[in-house]
Amino acid sequence: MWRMIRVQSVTKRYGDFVAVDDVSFVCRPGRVTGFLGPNGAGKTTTMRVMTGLTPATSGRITIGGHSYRDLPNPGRHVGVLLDASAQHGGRTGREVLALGAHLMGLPTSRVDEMLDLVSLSETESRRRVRHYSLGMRQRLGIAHALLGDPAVLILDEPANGLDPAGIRWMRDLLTSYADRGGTVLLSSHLLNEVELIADEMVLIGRGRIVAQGDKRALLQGRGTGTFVTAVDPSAMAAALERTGYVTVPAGDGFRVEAAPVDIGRVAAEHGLVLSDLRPADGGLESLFLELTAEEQRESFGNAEVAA
Ligand SMILES: Nc1ncnc2c1ncn2[C@@H]1O[C@H](COP(=O)(O)OP(=O)(O)OP(=O)(O)O)[C@@H](O)[C@H]1O
Repeated sequence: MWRMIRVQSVTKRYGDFVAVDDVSFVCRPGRVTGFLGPNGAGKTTTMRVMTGLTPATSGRITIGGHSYRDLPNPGRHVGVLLDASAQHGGRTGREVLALGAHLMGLPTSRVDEMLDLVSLSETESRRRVRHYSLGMRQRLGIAHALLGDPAVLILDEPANGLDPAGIRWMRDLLTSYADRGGTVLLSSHLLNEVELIADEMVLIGRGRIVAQGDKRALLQGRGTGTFVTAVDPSAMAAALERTGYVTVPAGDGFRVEAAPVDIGRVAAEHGLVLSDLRPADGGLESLFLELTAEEQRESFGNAEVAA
């Protein structure tokens, strides 16, 4: 399948540090695949390997059976948005697209079509990119990725900086692109964004894939137990542990296999104040919160020091 992205056992090491650890997944035509993971999980690194910007330590990524670097005129096959801020700030948006069109051998009429598609006005297109808002840069980056009418799109955090209307616009754009048979891979560190846009999900944490598959199947996943946060979450978790429950850190609280009433009882016995108590919903959300728990715990620590 010439539109398929196939990631095969990719590992990327920086010295002793393993940024991407034996990662495998595929992105299929007609589907939007969301690549989801907390900051530093290895999403950008994987996408850089995918687009030939960084060599893998081992493993291979092919797009339609070829390495990106072996594609002739790659922009005609694969649209890439890796870092929307990387555009030359001194050029206008129109110049950025005109240069891209020239390099890909496309007519300049394509520039206006793309500006139109991403809703950058005539005036905005003549402004220098350094004066663009982040959202405008993302729109320009998406226009640039789509210039060559590629069959495959690889977008790193494309929703970054877009307002809710912008996110909805992007979702419609990518959905219709996939409906026409395109392959889309987009990364995000925000579950809600990916949940809205993707058909398939690949979850990565600390360089390893922790879950992947059809979004609906994953969201129906394994959500059990109760999600708990408290004014003093560590004390609350400790009290439950002493009562014989097992707690698993999740977001700014933890998940526990216990009924809300039993958690309430333990809180009352220990004079602790609960601030949130609800069914641990989608398996994906709890999995994602568990993945990100460490960073959140660090922010607790800081808050305690500050107080
Ligand atoms: N050139 C490099 N040298 C050393 N370490 C690197 C290099 N590039 C990335 N890393 C490390 O690899 C890990 C993965 O980074 P990466 O940018 O792929 O994460 P990410 O999932 O895209 O995160 P974010 O959501 O923050 O963009 C991080 O710990 C990062 O510090």
